[in-house]
Amino acid sequence: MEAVRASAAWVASRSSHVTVDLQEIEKVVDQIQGDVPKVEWDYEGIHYFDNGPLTVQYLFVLDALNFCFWPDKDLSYDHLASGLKSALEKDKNALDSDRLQNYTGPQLRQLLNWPRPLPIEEERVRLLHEELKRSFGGQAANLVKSAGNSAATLIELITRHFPGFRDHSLYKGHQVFLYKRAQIFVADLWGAFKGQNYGEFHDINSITIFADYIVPAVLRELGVLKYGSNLSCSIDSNSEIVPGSEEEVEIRACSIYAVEKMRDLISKKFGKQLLSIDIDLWLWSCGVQNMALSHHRTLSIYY
Ligand SMILES: Nc1nc2c(c(CN[C@H]3C=C[C@H](O)[C@@H]3O)cn2[C@@H]2O[C@H](COP(=O)(O)O)[C@@H](O)[C@H]2O)c(=O)[nH]1
Repeated sequence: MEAVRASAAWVASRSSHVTVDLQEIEKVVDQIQGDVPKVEWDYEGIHYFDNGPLTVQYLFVLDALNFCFWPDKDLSYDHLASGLKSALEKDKNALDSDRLQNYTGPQLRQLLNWPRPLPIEEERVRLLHEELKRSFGGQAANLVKSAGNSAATLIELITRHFPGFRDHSLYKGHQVFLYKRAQIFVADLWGAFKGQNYGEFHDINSITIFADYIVPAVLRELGVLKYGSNLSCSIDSNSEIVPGSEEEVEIRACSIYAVEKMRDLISKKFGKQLLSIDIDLWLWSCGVQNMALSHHRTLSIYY
């Protein structure tokens, strides 16, 4: 994903609220001796998996809705992943495209077994209604097959056909591509199918980390990201950060840039070629275990 990598670097070189500390990156790299602890996909045991096209459909719906859990302090990604899993276990047709086209907010809540309105619920419903049916015969597996085992092509196809996945922003007049949910869909396929079948991508090393609200908080805790005092105060006091603001774009883009720098350094110093996916999952899993971390709060359908 050259566009993501290049635009993240562009933001990092002009950033004023967030700084990437290269010395701290070096310290982290030395501490881990150039290798990140391996975290297995679905280490939590919350995802649906049957080794076939229904898993692809599940992952597509999961990542169509994989954003903004924090406004409800009891809701988390786990509820979404396990809620969709049990819906499928009860009814194998629950995620068929003709059903997806018609879900209402209350029906989605019921599907996820969630007792009250979901954050940005109308948007979640609208995204479920997006045009899978028209474009790929209703099957996410067809979308994946059309990509010919290329992660970059799959991301291009998703962002071309599904507007909700076009995670980008304007920063100082430039278009910045972040593509969190599109990239995480590829990573989920790769992780679930262990690089085989629907998860086989010859260019899996081209994807970057997934700029959400957890990974930046971990990078900040590690000292790799430094925030200016106004931004630090806003985050530590749980104030909302405006979507599309310089602060928000810098937090996300600098996170991507910092991990790409980490990869480069690991390659130079230790001769190891790590995937951003592996670094991401390690950082993310540390972040979700640390309840005390303050993260930035932005209302967004992108992450
Ligand atoms: N960077 C990154 N962000 C990720 C994930 C995942 C889950 N990936 C699955 C893949 C393998 C494992 O088995 C995981 O289960 C969710 N998120 C984001 O976190 C936030 C939710 O946080 P909280 O509100 O505390 O639940 C929200 O923005 C969500 O989009 C990831 O891997 N990387």
